[in-house]
Amino acid sequence: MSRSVDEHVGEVAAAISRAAHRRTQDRPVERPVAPGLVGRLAAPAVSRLDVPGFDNSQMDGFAVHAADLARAADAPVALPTVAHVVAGDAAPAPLALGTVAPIMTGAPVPPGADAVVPVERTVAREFGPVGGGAVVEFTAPVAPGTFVRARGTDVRAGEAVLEAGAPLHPAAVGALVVAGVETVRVAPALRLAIVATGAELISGAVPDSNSRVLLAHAHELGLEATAHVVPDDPAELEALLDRLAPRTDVIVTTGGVSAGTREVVRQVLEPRPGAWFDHVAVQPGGPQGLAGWDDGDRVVPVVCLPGNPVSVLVSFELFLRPPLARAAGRIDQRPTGTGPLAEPLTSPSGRLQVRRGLLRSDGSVSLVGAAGSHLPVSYARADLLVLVPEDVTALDAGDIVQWWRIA
Ligand SMILES: Nc1nc2c(c(=O)[nH]1)N[C@H]1C(S)=C(S)[C@@H](COP(=O)(O)OP(=O)(O)OC[C@H]3O[C@@H](n4cnc5c(N)ncnc54)[C@H](O)[C@@H]3O)O[C@H]1N2
Ligand code: MOO
Repeated sequence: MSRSVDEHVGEVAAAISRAAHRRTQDRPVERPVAPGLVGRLAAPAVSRLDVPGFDNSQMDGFAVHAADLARAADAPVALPTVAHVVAGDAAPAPLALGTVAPIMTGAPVPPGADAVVPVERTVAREFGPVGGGAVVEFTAPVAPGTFVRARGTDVRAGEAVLEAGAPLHPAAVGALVVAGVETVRVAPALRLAIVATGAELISGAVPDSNSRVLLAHAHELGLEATAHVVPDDPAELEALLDRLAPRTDVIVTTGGVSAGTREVVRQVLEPRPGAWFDHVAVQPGGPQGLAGWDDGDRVVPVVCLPGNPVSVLVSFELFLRPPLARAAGRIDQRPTGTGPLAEPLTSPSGRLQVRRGLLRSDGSVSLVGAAGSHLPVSYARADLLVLVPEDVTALDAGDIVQWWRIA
């Protein structure tokens, strides 16, 4: 039976989420904390350091004893400076009562000082000589703790920086570095196998762009992926699936799912238990399949995309990218928005039409290329997918459309 887009989104997501869950049971891998770290933590990452590592100043100003400024509300209080303290100073001398230390942002607060007064809140707004010896006038009291970034307020040594399951995005890498964590245990990445089908790919009559596109997407998400090509030969496809299944979590095929005489994916997979092949109410990307390949131990989901290059790109965005991104600990939803169409369009009734577009500086949306699924160059020139709902068959210039930002 044919499916709505939402139904197929749900079915593919469920299959991938089961595969992803199964993969998290596999042995974690130890990875150095470095740019390029991806996936999710398999175990809590424990901080080796207090963050911040020492009490330090939030402002360029003067480290003071708050008690010394208590009377500044009545009349200015003048206090002598000691040597400047700058970021990178290891251990500043304790601050004697009745003195203030010029201090720069990030520099360690001297022992004894309990507040910082920004330089612009003093009368002369000057630091004086580096070695000290100036006199600074303060005109207001200051509460203890003001503009002091206290040691360990972000995380303390021994506490978890991030819990198991946390996504390793750029901020996580920064947090691990600042907490002195050098290696982490990472849940193993989902392993994708991409299988492009078609005699025309083997002969070279048509370059195999689909598997390159899917491989590039997989790499961008930090997934492990391999790409394979088979001709329209059921025995060859079966042999490949047998080889791939034991070392793969999700298989994605392209081509061979429509109504012709040489639909190798459909021929091999449709008879399998639980397999579904039919139309989804979307254009492009209508003919789709979802099946499983039993390796004797577990059933590996096989997501079967149609062969047309734009159908693959759109199907990936609608059905595959969201659950794969979730499994990889990435943001699963593309940025979305709405804007007025710059030109009219028509759309098939009863199907979500996905067109390619460009967001213009005035917020309007122009179309790139025609609706056909054989125009991958137009797709690559676009930065939006433009979504025309199932029940809409025509739109005028100025009508509001929803878009997903893809580039
Ligand atoms: N009688 C019908 N014919 C078709 C229907 C239908 O409902 N009834 N649906 C059409 C739609 S829509 C699509 S989409 C395609 C899907 O066909 P297949 O999945 O079987 O794909 P193929 O026939 O193998 O290839 C289609 C097209 O794409 C090119 N291709 C295939 N693989 C690659 C690749 N790896 N890289 C680049 N290009 C590739 C292939 O050469 C064909 O031109 O069916 C319609 N027909
Ligand atoms: O549904 Mo097909 O993907 O338009 O060419």
